[in-house]
Amino acid sequence: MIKLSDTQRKIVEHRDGALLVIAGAGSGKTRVLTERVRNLLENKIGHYRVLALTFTNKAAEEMRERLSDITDLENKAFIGTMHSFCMEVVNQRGSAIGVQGIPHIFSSTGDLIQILSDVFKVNPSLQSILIKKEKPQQFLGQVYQFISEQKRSLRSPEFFLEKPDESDEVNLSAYLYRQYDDMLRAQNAIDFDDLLLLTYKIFTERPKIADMYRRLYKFICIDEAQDLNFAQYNVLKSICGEQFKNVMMVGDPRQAIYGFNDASSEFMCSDFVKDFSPTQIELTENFRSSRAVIQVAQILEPDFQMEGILPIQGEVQAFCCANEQEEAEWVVKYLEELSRKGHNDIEGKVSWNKCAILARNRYVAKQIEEKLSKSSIPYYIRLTSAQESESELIKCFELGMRLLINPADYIHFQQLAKLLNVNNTDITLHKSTDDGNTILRNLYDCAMNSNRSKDSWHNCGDALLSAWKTLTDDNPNFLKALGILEKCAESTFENEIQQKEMVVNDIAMWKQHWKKYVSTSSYGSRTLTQFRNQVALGTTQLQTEKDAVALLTVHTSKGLEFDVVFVIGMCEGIFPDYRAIQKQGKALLEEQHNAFVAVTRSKRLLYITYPKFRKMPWGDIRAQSPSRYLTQMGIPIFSTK
Ligand SMILES: Nc1ncnc2c1ncn2[C@@H]1O[C@H](COP(=O)(O)OP(=O)(O)OP(=O)(O)O)[C@@H](O)[C@H]1O
Repeated sequence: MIKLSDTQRKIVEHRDGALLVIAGAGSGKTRVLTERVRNLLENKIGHYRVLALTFTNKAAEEMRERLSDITDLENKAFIGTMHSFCMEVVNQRGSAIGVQGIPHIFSSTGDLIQILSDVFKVNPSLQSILIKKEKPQQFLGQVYQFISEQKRSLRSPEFFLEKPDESDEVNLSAYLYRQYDDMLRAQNAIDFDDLLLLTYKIFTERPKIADMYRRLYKFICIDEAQDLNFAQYNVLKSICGEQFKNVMMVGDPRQAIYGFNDASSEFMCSDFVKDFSPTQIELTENFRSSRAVIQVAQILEPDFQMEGILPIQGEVQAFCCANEQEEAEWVVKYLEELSRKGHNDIEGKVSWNKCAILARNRYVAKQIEEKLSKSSIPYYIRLTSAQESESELIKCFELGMRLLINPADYIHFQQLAKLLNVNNTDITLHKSTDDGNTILRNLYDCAMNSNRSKDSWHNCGDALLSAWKTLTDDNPNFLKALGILEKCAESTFENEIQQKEMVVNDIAMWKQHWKKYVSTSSYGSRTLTQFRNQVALGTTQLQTEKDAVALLTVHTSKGLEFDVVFVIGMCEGIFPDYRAIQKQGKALLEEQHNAFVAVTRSKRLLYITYPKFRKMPWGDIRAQSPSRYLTQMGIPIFSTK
């Protein structure tokens, strides 16, 4: 039986009615949430499922793992992100609001802006508007932002007028929203914002469906509720209707760091309280961090008052290095030393998986990534949630895979044609009535007539065709396809080591995606479409590695904990980010939350570093001053020289 404090037990044993748990970092939120789901599944009689919504796939995976001893867990609970849940609803009930079949997720912003650009291309009067713009690409980006904002505010295109008014920017954007959506649907596609918008429409326009879901899921539990945004909160409300109150929210307003995504802790702290009148419980013990870590965390967030604190002292130190290279070198050396010598505050060996390096954003992590790759330290990177193929061969394979399952996908058809050097006139040969294999065969023939045929791509083209042939939507022999490409890369790029390495790495990544998909889906139910959508949702991504140091951004570190944490690049302009410094107000407050999240990932030792001089993106070398958070925390700063 897992250990629980009295307050934690009260939460776990809570039955009917809404419940709000406000809890500090390391107070056991994840633990109570998981144990409550277990308690509901094991002790409450009746036929129902529990809907457990997590903020990340990693958190969902962790919860599933902790509950894996419950027989038939998959059929008793849905554990996943809000987006994954919405995908399931749209797949199962989308037809009620006119969504045909299983839609394909277009997740890259680049692809979506390309859709917008195509809207202009097919409409001559619109094209003249775009030509007049001084910076057309920037304009497209702005329109895309507008569309995304409308969707996140749950406003469908039907809200807007049908005719464009060139003189009125808002009206024009609204018109473009309709066109963009039509073009997306014509390609059987949806974007991420649609997942929430369509689910909301299903539940509000078809109340009987919402009612069915309420009967199916008797309890809803939501993790990291401080990061809910308007659309997510309203989707939740739309499932619940007027009567359903069995909703539990768990969160920490001090860890709200998704303001850029319209998230606000007000939905949890204020709207939820008003709409659901929940029982409120606070968790005020800290089971994670050493005294030294708690002390600096409390300086960053003075109202982070913890009753129980661990008896371990731990340490927090700051270091100033000459520049980013030396900063990276210093971190690598320090890690090696800790691993060799161990530390009194850490039981047993300081193994690599007990350590993490955190950066405010992915660019700051570049130097350290390079140094780690040259060291003997095993590491894994989680800097963004998306993973993309690097090699042209696997990029082509991936695009072809999209066409096989969705021949109407013109965006990725164009991208594949470009990669294969197929000229523009041949691109017009695309017919959405053709099946995927015919489209790919035609493209291949055109590519063979172009420059591609002269180089090593002749070989690759044949391999791609055979690989695609092994993939039918309902019986995809994915590993066989990758095997064909692996063989092709070995012979084709025998003397091009870098090319070969890129292909090998990409294949390893795709094998990993497939393995994960296979482990979470049942034999006979697997389809290529479902696989592709799961990849887009991030559920097939490798989350952690057994014995390796984690290199993370603050956002991807959320919910995780490590004995040893290094926070690098702690200077003004990076942490806090210069844009937040310019904006002040909410943006700056969120940076403080980011700093709080970063330091509270540490269980024992926390090392904060920054470079005295830094190369700016435009090439200048600039002197740096320590982050205001370092100064605020009052940690003495040592020089590494
Ligand atoms: N009652 C308890 N007794 C001992 N250890 C506990 C107890 N509750 C939680 N812990 C441990 O404390 C640590 C923090 O718990 P958990 O990750 O659930 O916190 P959290 O509130 O979700 O943190 P954060 O919001 O900062 O991610 C974990 O290592 C967990 O195993």
